[in-house]
Amino acid sequence: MVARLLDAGAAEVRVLSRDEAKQEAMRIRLRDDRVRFYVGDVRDLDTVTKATRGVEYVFHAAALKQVPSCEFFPLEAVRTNVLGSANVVDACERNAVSALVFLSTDKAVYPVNAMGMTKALMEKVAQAHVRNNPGARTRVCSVRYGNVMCSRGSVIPLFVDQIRSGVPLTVTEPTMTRFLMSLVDSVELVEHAFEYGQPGDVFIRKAAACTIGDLATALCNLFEVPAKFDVLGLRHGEKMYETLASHEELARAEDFGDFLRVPIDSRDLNYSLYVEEGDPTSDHRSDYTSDNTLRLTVPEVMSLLLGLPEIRAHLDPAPELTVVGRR
Ligand SMILES: O=c1ccn([C@@H]2O[C@H](COP(=O)(O)OP(=O)(O)O[C@H]3O[C@H](CO)[C@@H](O)[C@H](O)[C@H]3O)[C@@H](O)[C@H]2O)c(=O)[nH]1
Repeated sequence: MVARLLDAGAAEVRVLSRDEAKQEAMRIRLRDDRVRFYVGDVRDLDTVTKATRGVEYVFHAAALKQVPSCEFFPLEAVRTNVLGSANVVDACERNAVSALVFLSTDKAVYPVNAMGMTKALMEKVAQAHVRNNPGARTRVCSVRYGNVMCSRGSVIPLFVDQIRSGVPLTVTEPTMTRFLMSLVDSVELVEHAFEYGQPGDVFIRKAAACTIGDLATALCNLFEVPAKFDVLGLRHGEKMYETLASHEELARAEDFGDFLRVPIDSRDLNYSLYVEEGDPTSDHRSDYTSDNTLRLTVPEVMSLLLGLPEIRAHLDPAPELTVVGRR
């Protein structure tokens, strides 16, 4: 995101995060004096207020995002994902930031784990701000992603490490499905939300999905090792499949081809006003899930993986981008 903003000619980009070592690594990697680093935490309103003074756009990605760890420390997830997000809204409003985009997740739809529940509440914080502040200075909307391939701490880098160490892959449940998105897709979704978002919108990028067994097999094929798995079973709080949009949301969503826009339910609390008209949005469709979206085959997952610089860097020599794989 930062690299994209710099390429687009941003006058200044500020990074607020907790880890000074990662900031130092980023400073060395980017070598661009338009980037200013603020050490702080979204849990502290004061640091967010200082970092957003004079800022035009804010992209809020700070989160506790690991499903199993949030199950063990749900209050920590509440502090960062919910209360921290409320601080970000408050700071932006105080500083008259013109647009704020919240980064959410498919796990926020019909949530069953603490991570998804706190991200769902984060979306509610954004929408309540819009509902309760008609003259708000900051336009707040959210974007919802599936799994971003190769993101830090996620399963693909873990499987790559296991392949390179010659140990079996720790597959939780081979038939489990997940939406797959590239980093570029996710950044584009944020840009789309900044450009077209109305207050309270949730933007969703449509995505294909695969089973975790096929993902593991595709990686083994690319690295030309036999596919050997240790099956762990579902981890704490995990779902067999994810939902990017509920059928209630789909009933009022606007389809932009690659994107869905789910507008805020703008009715007020006086429901009696709507009794005569009825609810025009109650049409029943199925949810949009990683089980009913386009299912990628093993060769298709291999092609997607080959498009990732992080994977190509490990393959020597890197093969052509179009591959014919083994199932
Ligand atoms: O050793 C492992 C670890 C994970 N998995 C499976 O791999 C899939 C992806 O796991 P992981 O990469 O840990 O991602 P998720 O738990 O699905 O969550 C990620 O993807 C979400 C979007 O769905 C983001 O919101 C989260 O922040 C991000 O951590 C899941 O089906 C896991 O069960 C394994 O098979 N073996």
